[in-house]
Amino acid sequence: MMDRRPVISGNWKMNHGPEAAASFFGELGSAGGAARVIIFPPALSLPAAVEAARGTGVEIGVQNVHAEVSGAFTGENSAAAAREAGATLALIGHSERRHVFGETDDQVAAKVARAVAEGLEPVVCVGETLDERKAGRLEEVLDRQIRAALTTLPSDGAFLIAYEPVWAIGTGETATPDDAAEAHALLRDRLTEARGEVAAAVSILYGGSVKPGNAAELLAADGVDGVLVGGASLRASDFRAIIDAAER
Ligand SMILES: O=C[C@H](O)COP(=O)(O)O
Repeated sequence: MMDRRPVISGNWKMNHGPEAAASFFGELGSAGGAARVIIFPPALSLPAAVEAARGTGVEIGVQNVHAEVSGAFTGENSAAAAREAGATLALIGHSERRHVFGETDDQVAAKVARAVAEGLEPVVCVGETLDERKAGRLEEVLDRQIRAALTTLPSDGAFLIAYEPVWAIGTGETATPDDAAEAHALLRDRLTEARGEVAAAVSILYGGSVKPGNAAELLAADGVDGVLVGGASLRASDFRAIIDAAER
């Protein structure tokens, strides 16, 4: 069923072990009413997060999966194991995966296919670097990334997209609501071209230095259906303030 509540999601990146994960949910309490609320803990904390989030209304996703079913891939996590551990979503192609670990568009598409095959709802991240933006290549980059992901994204629209300008991630630089609206409109056009009416089911999130102080303004921008929060998702009080901004 189509769920178009505003989406407030938090990516803990490589922060919060199992104990901190459990404390976070103890402090956050129940969530996920007027907004859809999702947390992506690191893989080792995922079972603790699933347990602690039970009954709170918060959904749990894995930050990355390998494209293969299983095998000799030391240090990697399979989508099936993430699903078995209780994840229901998978973040795919986060900018740190693309730019720190060198993930390509093809790998992102393969990971999307694997996540979907294992029953995980993919949240595909796209976004341009500062150099690409300065060179006037915003449209070209987003177009390339979204088209590649669409080769394996499900035809029924059961996925989310996160627009994260790389220059705004962890830098304190935030895209203006107009910057976000421009990129989101472009992505919405591509989704509609590829999926027709089904595209209306897809939420497009903004990510990049979202904080309690700017969340309401960004959530009010045209075409912004939710946020993907990094640093400000680590403290339950900050994350709660961002949820409140969506539910007001
Ligand atoms: O996944 C989250 C994004 O990378 C944003 O991180 P940030 O809020 O710390 O800038």
